Amino acid sequence: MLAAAAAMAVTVPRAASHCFPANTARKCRTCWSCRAARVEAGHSRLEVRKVTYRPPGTEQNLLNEINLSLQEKSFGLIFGRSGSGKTTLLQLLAGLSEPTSGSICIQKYDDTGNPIGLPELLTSQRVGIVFQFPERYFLADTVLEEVTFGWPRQKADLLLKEQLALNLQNAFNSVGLTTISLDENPQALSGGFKRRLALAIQLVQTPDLLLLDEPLAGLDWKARADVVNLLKDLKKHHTILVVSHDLRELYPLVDRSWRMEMGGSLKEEALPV
Ligand SMILES: Nc1ncnc2c1ncn2[C@@H]1O[C@H](COP(=O)(O)OP(=O)(O)OP(=O)(O)O)[C@@H](O)[C@H]1O
Repeated sequence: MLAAAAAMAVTVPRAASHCFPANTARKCRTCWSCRAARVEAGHSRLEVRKVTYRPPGTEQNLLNEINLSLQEKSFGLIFGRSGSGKTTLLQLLAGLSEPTSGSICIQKYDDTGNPIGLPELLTSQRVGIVFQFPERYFLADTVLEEVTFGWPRQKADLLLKEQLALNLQNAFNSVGLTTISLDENPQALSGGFKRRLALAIQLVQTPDLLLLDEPLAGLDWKARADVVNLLKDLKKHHTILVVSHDLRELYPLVDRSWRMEMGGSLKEEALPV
């Protein structure tokens, strides 16, 4: 899990996933302007449909017929007891493991609420995930190296690199990291700024869905308030799904919430705060 988290934090989209296939909008998903142009009338939703998960070689389901629907540019929160399966669900959404049955997709709807076309499978390239304590997986000596760690090195990828550099500027702007030097050691940043950096690393890839596992864990009160304010800003432009025990602090941001029951079933429920 630690290795997967480190790898995930620096993954760049494969060239093949840079553009949509010919039968879709044929727009680049890496570039912020193309993504903005993709937003048409109506809206799209993340839809988890009857997802069950049983780890290979085991006898017991960790997740049972999970259903969840989250509109774009909204903030969803999953809460529940330790060991109920919240992180397992995030891992499925991030494409780190495959559901045993059911599907995870993005469905577009028109203004009257009717689905437009077929649902698109949510691939891992469309998801950014920030694991619990992301700063533990920082690998590089400078902020710049940390962000560009997984970027393509070949000349042929020059265009992609240029696009990523532009995205980097946008990502740093959106998480308020413009005041730090790119030469700074990531480990020397404050707790709140480390979390900002972890978010920026994911935002560079312009994900359709941002998953956060316990984003406030381990931070002091000032950094927690800082991250809550940042998430409030980010939800204006991003679809965010969070797993957390910090219900009171995140409550003002939450559009929809679900309780994960022990045994891996999910039900929509208002936050108990
Ligand atoms: N590959 C696996 N094989 C068997 N059991 C697993 C596997 N992965 C996770 N589990 C078990 O599944 C249960 C759910 O774990 P998970 O980490 O998803 O819970 P959680 O709700 O996120 O807990 P926490 O709030 O403590 O992070 C736990 O009992 C865990 O030990």
